[in-house]
Amino acid sequence: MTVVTHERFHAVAEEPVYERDTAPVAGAGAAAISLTGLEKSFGTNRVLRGINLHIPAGQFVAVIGKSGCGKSTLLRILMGLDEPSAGELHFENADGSEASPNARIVFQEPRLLPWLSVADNVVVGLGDGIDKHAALKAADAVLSEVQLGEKVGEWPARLSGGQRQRVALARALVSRPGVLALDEPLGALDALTRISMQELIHRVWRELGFTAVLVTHDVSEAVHLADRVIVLDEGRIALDLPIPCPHPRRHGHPGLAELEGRLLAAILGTDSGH
Ligand SMILES: Nc1ncnc2c1ncn2[C@@H]1O[C@H](COP(=O)(O)OP(=O)(O)OP(=O)(O)O)[C@@H](O)[C@H]1O
Repeated sequence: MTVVTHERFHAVAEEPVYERDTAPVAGAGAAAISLTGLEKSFGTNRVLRGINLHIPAGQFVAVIGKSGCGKSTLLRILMGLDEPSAGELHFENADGSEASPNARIVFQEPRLLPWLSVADNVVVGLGDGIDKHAALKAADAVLSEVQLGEKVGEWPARLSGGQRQRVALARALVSRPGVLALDEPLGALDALTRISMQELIHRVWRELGFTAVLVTHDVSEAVHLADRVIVLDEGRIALDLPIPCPHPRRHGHPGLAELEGRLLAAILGTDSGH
C-alpha cells in the first residue's frame, strides 16, 4: 500500500491548463488512484465492502450516499489518515509507475489557527523548512487565486465563513497538491456562498489539474463539479455515473436535472443502477 506523503512541496506552480472541457487534463504531479478490494471494518461494523475503483489522474470525482455509508472513511483511507482492513490502494504516475503524490484535504470546518494571520495560516500548508520570504510570497499568490488578496494580514476571526473556507482552500493549494480531497467543504456555507465557492473550486481544479475527490451530501453540487459521481451504498459502489456535460454548468440545466434524478434514485435505492 502506498503511504501518502503530506510534506512534499512544489514551490513553483506549473503553467496553468486552461480551457479544459469534460476530458481530464492532468497537471504535473497529479496522480491516478487505484483501489482494489478495499475493505474497512470498525469492530463488527463492515463499513467498506470490497471497493474497486480507478480514478485517472486529473479527474474530478464526487462521492455521495446516505449518511453513514462510508464516504468520509473512504476519503480518510485515500489520504493515508486511516488504514484499510483489507485490499489495496495505489497512486500511479502517467506511465503506470507507483506515485507518492502530494495529497491535501479540506474539511467542512476551516480549522484555521486563530492566533495566526490569514497569510501565516496559508504558510502552514507548506510545512517546515521553507524560507519565510518565499513562503509568504507563495501564500500571497494563492490568496489572490482564491480572491482573498486583500485579506493577507487579516485575522481569521474577522472573516466570514466563506472567506475562512477560502483560506482553508488556499492552505491546501499552496503546496500545489497532486491529489486534493474535499470532505463536505461547503457544507456549512449558505446557498449563495456555496455557488460561488463551487465556481472557485472548479476554476482552480481546471487551472492546476490535480486529481479531486469530493465528498458531498449535495447531489446538485456533485453533478455541477464532477466528471464522474460515485454513489456509495452499504459499503459498495451502487452507481458510477459519468457527467459528460461541458462547463460552465448552469444550476437547473435539464440535462443535469436528469442525472441528478438518477443519482437520487440510486441513493434512495429506487434505481436498478442502469
Ligand atoms: N473511528 C471510527 N470508529 C468507529 N466507527 C467509525 C469510525 N469512523 C467511522 N465510523 C463508522 O463508520 C460508518 C461510516 O462513517 P463515515 O463517517 O465514513 O460515513 P459518511 O458516509 O461520511 O457519513 P456522513 O454523511 O454522515 O458524514 C459509520 O457507521 C460510523 O459510525
